Amino acid sequence: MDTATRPFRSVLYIPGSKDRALDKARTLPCDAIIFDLEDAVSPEAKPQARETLANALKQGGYGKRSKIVRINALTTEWGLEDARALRDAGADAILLPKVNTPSDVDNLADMLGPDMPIWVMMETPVSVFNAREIAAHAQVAGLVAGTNDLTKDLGCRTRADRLPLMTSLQMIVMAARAARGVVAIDGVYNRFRDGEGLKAECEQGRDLGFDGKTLIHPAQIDVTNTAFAPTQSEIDLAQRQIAAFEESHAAGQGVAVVDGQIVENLHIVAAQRILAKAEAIKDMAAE
Ligand SMILES: CC(C)(COP(=O)(O)OP(=O)(O)OC[C@H]1O[C@@H](n2cnc3c(N)ncnc32)[C@H](O)[C@@H]1OP(=O)(O)O)[C@@H](O)C(=O)NCCC(=O)NCCSC(=O)C[C@H](O)C(=O)O
Ligand SMILES: [Mg+2]
Repeated sequence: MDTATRPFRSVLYIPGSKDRALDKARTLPCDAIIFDLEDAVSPEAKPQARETLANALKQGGYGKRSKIVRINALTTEWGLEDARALRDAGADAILLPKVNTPSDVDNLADMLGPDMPIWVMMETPVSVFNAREIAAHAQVAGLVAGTNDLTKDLGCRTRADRLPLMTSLQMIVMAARAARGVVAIDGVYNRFRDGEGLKAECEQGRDLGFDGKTLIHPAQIDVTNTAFAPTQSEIDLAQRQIAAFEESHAAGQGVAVVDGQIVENLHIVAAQRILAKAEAIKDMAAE
């Protein structure tokens, strides 16, 4: 699941038990959906939610949005049955919560077979220490920061600047990038009616290198899509850098200068990535 070909700016959690929300998601402008059987569903509702979700996925209608199913941990009474019931329902990936080590991923991979991509909730201190090995697992295609569980387990304060979580967030992004091709998604912003606070947290996550942010409410989608998309001035600069570099190259030069700044081969790679992302977003919007 390469972010150059598939955007993951807005990744909306939807409780697998809520018919209305499952239906509404078919029209929401999010890039991906996490259909949740874990924390958003009460223990007594879990068996029914499993069935409701499998039916919704089989019915389809989610368009180009990536469909990711979060099952319960395999150490719970529900996890194994979730995996069995959902593995052939048409999801693009299965998301495993409360992972600590790569062997937790192995257990799920054994059960799903080699063709189903696995995403991992990074939400325990042990998982953060093992981030590199987890991301390097052959079947892992995405890491999702579980900032609520991390905050609980670290015993840290919730701060607007997320300073107590910074090491964990950076280790998650580094692990995804070291593994190459692994998507990195930031945690949720709990105050879902606070658009300004969400915008600031999206911009922080984007600046750290995340591909997108997990969301809990549809009202959070537009702000997030804007924050994680390249701006028009970034696109213009990327185009000018590529044109200037090609011109310099044709003249036998190894570098170019644009807006007073040097442009080398590595800047061209970054510029091409910006243009590919802009194209992928345009493609996502075209139904
Ligand atoms: C947070 C909510 C409980 C709020 O629900 P509600 O008060 O019903 O919201 P609204 O009345 O404003 O809803 C307006 C309409 O939007 C639909 N809706 C609401 N939420 C969603 C959603 N997530 N996806 C799709 N559609 C949604 C409502 O159905 C209304 O529709 P309509 O009636 O047609 O107008 C609620 O938003 C919610 O349950 N959110 C998801 C919570 C969740 O998934 N939590 C678990 C994931 S977060 C997590 O686990 C963190 C992680 O593990 C960690 O450790 O950090
Ligand atoms: Mg969690």
